[in-house]
Formats: sequence, C-alpha cells, structure tokens
Amino acid sequence: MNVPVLPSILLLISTAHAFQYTELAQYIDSHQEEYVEALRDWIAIESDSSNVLKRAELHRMMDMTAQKLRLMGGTVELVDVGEQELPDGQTLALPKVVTAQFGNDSNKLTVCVYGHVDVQPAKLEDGWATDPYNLTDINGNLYGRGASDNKAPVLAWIHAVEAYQALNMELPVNVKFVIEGMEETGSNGLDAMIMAQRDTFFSDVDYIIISDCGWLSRRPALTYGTRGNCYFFAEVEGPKQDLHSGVYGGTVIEPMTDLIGILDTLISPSGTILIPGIREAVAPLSDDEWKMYQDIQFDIENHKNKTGVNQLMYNNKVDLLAHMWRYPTVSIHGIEGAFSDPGTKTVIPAKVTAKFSIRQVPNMDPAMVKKQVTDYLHSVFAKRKSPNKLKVTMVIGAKPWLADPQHPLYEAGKAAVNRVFNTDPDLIREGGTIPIARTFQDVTMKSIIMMPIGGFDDGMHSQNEKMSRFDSTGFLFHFRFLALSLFKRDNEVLNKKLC
Ligand SMILES: CC(C)C[C@H](N)C(=O)NCC(=O)O
Repeated sequence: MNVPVLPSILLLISTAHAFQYTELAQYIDSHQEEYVEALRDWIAIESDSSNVLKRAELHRMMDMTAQKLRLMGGTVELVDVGEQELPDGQTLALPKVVTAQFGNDSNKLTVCVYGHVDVQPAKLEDGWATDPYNLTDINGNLYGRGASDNKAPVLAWIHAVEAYQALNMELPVNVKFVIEGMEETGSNGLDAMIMAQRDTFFSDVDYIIISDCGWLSRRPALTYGTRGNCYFFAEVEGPKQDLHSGVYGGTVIEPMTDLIGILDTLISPSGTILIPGIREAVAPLSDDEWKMYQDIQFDIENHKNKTGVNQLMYNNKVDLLAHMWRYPTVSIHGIEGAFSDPGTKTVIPAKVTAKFSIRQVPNMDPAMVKKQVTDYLHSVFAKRKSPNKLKVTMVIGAKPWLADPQHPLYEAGKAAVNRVFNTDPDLIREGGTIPIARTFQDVTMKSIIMMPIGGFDDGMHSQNEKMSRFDSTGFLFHFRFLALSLFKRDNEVLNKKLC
C-alpha cells in the first residue's frame, strides 16, 4: 500500500458499501506505481518557497497542481494572492493558490482538504544520501524533499478522488481543495484570500481536513493542536565593508560579536526563555492535559535515537511532550553574512543577520511577541554601547491552533481507529506550525481535524526526508481502513450534529 494512496482512504467513503471498499482498495493497489510516478514528477520541482531565486519553480508547481485537478474535471481556479515584500523592500509575485471543487450536491456534506506543495530548502551537500529532487525508492521508502511535507499527502487526496472517478463511484461528499505554495514561509497571502472568499468558496464547507503532520509513534494518532511561529531577523551592521581581521581586528567593534552576544541572551542553556513577558503569557498545563500526556505512547529512547542525541532537555515523557507541543521555544537557525564555507577565511563580516524563531502556544499573541522581542533585544544591545546598528524584523507571525478533541470529528476519528486498530488513537499535538489552521478556524468558523499521514521518522525539513510505501507495522494499509471507517462514522455523527 503506498502513501499517495492513503487518502483514498480518507475520502469519501462515507457511504460506500463493503464491496465498494474492496473495489477501491484493489484499484488503489493496482495503481500504486502510477502514484509513485506522480510523486516523482512533483518531487523533481524545487518548489522552495524560502528561496526567491526558485520562485519560477514554485509558479510551475502551482500550475502543475491546477492542471492535474483540471484534467480530473474539477472546477479549478488559480487565485492571485498578490505580492510579497522582501526585507530589502523589493516585491515579488506570490505563487497563486489553487482551489478546486468536485461535486456540488446540497444533500451532501462538503469537505475542504488543505495542503501545500512548497518545500523547505535541500541540497545534496547538506548530507543527503540521494539527490533530494530525484525521488529514490530504497526498500519501500521514497526519499525526496517534500515527500512527507507535504507533496505525497496532497497527491494522496487527489488520487483518492481520482479512484472514485475511475471506478464510476459517486463521491459520498463534495470535495474542495485549497492548495498553496507558501506554507513553509508563513502562508503569505492566504489569510487575506480566505477572508475574501469566506462567503463564496468557503460558505458551504462543513469541515476542514489537514494531513500535514505525522504520527508520534507506531500507534495511530489524531492531531488536535499545532504551535504557531514568530520568525525574526536580527541584523547588526557596522563597517562599510568586510575587513581583514589581522589588519583591523582589535580596532573595530565587530558586528558578529554583538550579534552572538545578544543571541546568547534569548534562552538559557537549560531552555528557559529569557525574554520578559513570554513565559507569563503561556496557559498553564492543566491536570487533564497532564493525564492525557501520561497515556500517550512515546518512547524516550526512540526519540533519542531518532534525533541522535544522548541527552534530552527533560527525562520524563510528560515534560518532553509538553515542551514539544504546548510550551514556546527559541531556535536559532542561522546567520546570513557569516562565513560558512569550508576553509579558513579570516574576515570580519560588515553586516550579519541572525535568523531565529519562537514557537507560539496559547495564549501568546504574535503582535505582543514582536514587541517583546524587539524591545528586549534593543535594550540588551544598548547595554553593549556598540556603535553598530541593530535592526529587528518579524517576518512570520503565525498563531497556534487548538481544537476541541471532544468535537464530533474527533469522536468519529476515535471510533474509526478503534474499529480498525482495536485500540484508541493517541490524541496528539504537533510542535510544528501550520500557519493557516487558525485562520481557517477563526474566519470560516468550521472545525478542523488533522489526520496525520506521515510516519514518526519521516525527517520533515531534515536530510533524507521520506514517505514510506509500507511501514513495518503496515500502518498505511491500516490507515486506509481507518479512513474508510472514519468517514462512514463521520457522516453519521456529523449529519446529526451539523444539519
Ligand atoms: C510538522 C509541521 C506541522 C509540518 C508543516 N508543513 C511545517 O513544516 N510547517 C512549518 C514549520 O516550521 O513548522
């Protein structure tokens, strides 16, 4: 069973009878290689949204996505969401957002599937074992940038609709797609588009499904929360050009020294955020949450192996999960302008820009965090009495998202997992960010369920990202049935509650 297939699963299925399940499953299994080839075509496109030099590739990716949906007979639009302003003041066209619709029957529920087809940067020399843009199948693992995050899951949903069409089966729900190309950099332009189309495209949507996350372990999972993210640039500028450190070192106050000095004041070695006001905003961990976390399957040794470290920040499961999902953290990602090539260049860089981010949790507010971080860094910098100039910019301000795991969507999900796996799913949160999740919820007032498709060891954003055709436990195979059951149950529950 391969991944792109997965969704077929998810789909539709609500009203399908047993023989239809079998037919769908057979169709999907017998088309597995075509799904892998479709994924190969998509992986080959370097749709890196963070690199402005790759923008043409991103536009091509959106066109290709729209074309695939058009060829399936969907009502497809490429929605212009305007321009992006770059830190240097230049502007650049944003990739268009693809919307599509299959079915328009007012007697059916309408499901909106959201996904993205942009990716994080990847280079062979980062330590990939294979070319990140050439899908490589090793023992059933499909390696390539974007395989798990989020190209295979998006394709899987599309192929699910296609399987119904190919078998001349009626879709049990109307299906809408919203597929974007800027998720990895904060979903620029998408908030405004959702607001603008609230009373049109989104007016008949009953609920939203996102498959842009992963299981936590080999136990089935449903995701009910994601962290937000505030991403900052801190630029320190000094001399008018780079200087020879032997000739000028000791006479000028170096921008890099200033920058490292202020970065070191963001977080303590034991992980305490030192920016005033941040920790105070965080909702305290309730007893109920503590109990929920205790029951979740999470193997600390496995987490150590996966990350390749021999010591973690915390030694117990609840603390680790809580710090992964529902406490903020500061991560320092890189320094632009710093010398980073092999060799021993002896330069004093004239201007350096640090990139760091702070994951957001309830009840933090990105606007407030922007002010707290900017004020704090300027006050720390002022104490250094440096003649250099500091500029702090927040380039992403994505809010956290939290659903009610008691909502009928999750009841349906749990019942389906039980039916299929004979076990309760773990109800998990996600430490990463899906910037648009909160907007969907706030603007459309519709509920969201996140149904992870990725494996716990897919390596999203990392070297050797992959999506598995099979898992040792065969979870993808099971997931198909989970989905079938889910939607069957889903409609039963939701028809009662939503209609
Ligand atoms: C695991 C995340 C929710 C996946 C998502 N596509 C993502 O990577 N978002 C950006 C981020 O930095 O979290």
